[in-house]
Amino acid sequence: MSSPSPTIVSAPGKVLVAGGYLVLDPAYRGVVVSTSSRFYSVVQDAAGGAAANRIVVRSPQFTDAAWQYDVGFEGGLVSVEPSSGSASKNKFVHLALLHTLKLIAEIRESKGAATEPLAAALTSGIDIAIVGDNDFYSQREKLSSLGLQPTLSDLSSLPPFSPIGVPLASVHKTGLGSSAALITSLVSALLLHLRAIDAERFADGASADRRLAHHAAQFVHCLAQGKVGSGFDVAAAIFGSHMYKRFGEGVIRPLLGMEGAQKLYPVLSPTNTAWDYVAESFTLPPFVRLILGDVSIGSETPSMVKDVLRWRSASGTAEAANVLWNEINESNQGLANALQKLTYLASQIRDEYEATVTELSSLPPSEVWSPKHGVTPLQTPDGSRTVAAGLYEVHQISENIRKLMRTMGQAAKVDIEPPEQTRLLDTCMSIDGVVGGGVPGAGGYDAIWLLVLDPPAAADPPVARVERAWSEYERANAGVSVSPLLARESEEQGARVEALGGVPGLRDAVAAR
Ligand SMILES: Nc1ncnc2c1ncn2[C@@H]1O[C@H](COP(=O)(O)OP(=O)(O)OP(=O)(O)O)[C@@H](O)[C@H]1O
Ligand SMILES: C[C@@](O)(CCOP(=O)(O)O)CC(=O)O
Repeated sequence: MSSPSPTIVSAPGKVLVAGGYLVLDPAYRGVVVSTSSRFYSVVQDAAGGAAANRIVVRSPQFTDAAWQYDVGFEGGLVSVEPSSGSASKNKFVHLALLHTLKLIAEIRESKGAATEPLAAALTSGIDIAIVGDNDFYSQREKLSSLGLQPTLSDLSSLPPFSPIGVPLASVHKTGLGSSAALITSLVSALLLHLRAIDAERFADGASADRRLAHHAAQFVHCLAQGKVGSGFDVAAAIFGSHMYKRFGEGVIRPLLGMEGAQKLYPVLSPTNTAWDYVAESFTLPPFVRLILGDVSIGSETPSMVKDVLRWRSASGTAEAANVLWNEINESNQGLANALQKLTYLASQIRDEYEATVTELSSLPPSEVWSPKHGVTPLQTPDGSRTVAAGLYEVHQISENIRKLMRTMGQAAKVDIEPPEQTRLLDTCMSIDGVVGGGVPGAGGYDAIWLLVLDPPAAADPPVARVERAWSEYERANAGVSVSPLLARESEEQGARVEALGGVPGLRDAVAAR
């Protein structure tokens, strides 16, 4: 049996705030924040009259984005082939279907007579709709075509899951990790719908069911991308914000390039201890808000990772690279510790914490962050300003990480924090209430992240000041425009089961053809 009602799983996007490149090496950890922006996969049995073993996948936000697949079971092997009705290809969706169904077939078989075979569960066909929150795709053109501004309030006025009006291949993505969130939500929803895992157990972040979904999503994502990355994006999609240590590549090697007959479950099983990743729970402190800027300078360097890794392993530079990576790692861990300390302080001295955030949120950075101005709010003689000191630490460490990442960029000849981004980030750092920031993940020209103080009921909160600064930025910096995304840190953490009526706009988006 499959489930008669739709099975919906959402999975969040990600921002790697510290640990870009280093997180590719299991010796180092990355700090990854999951976003409120999510992907949703809605899986249901097809309406009466649909072809048996036919899976139809639709992405209603895009044009020409419907794919049909036929599932076969010849010789005991599951196959998934695009049917002749498909107008375009979608490798990510195709591989997710193929390997998740194979895995489900193995799990159902292992349960013996107690469970009907997968073929019986697919006789009425399956219908899948996939949608992503507006943040995953740049909304600049849409806003301007509607006479709206790239501001948080105008972005919020767009309907959820707005149609983009172009084919998927030509969309401008924002770097939130659409493919990882998509694969994670799709794989998890299929596993649940076809009863290979259980919804109640999946809800527990440490359960075997969630780990199985994680392993399957990591494997499919590696296959679809044609490479084994660190996997922090898939881990964020499944577990939410965390400190991530990658899994050793060896665990999925046996499955890459396989001919199809090899069993998946022994490798993807939640009890396979070769999955040696660590995802240690982490959240941003209260009243510290993550904001993301979609930067359009308009250049991309696809070879950044290759170039950095070449510099790191080349005989002439490896030693210096190692020293620098250890230094960066110390700062990355320091940033996570400082943020965690603030979370702890907020739980212990809530009123003082809130009062300090409120006070500092409207002081100019020169006064708050600079010790050269004598006794600052951070340096009262009785040492009582622990909250302020904690925020100061976050500021100092994130600025130091930027400096070290620039050093790495120069050494490896890669634009990790290019001068245009340095100017933009420095401008942001001069705004009252901005604590820290940087270029996410691999860096480059596409995005920035900031942590800003966000006290309750502020008349002119730092986020509004940042927005104003961004809206004026291009005038003084021709060719560099920056606009906000709606995303904050996800309160719901990782992947989760949703109800159709519980997500604004989802029912309509899924019904759209
Ligand atoms: N809404 C969607 N429906 C179906 N497939 C999608 C959708 N969005 C993305 N995809 C799939 O994900 C692929 C994009 O993956 P890619 O790895 O290039 O992006 P990404 O690096 O995750 O992007 P970003 O981090 O900028 O969001 C698309 O080619 C498509 O196969
Ligand atoms: C460079 C790297 O460490 C981070 C890439 O992150 P992003 O896709 O730029 O968010 C690569 C990886 O971790 O897989």
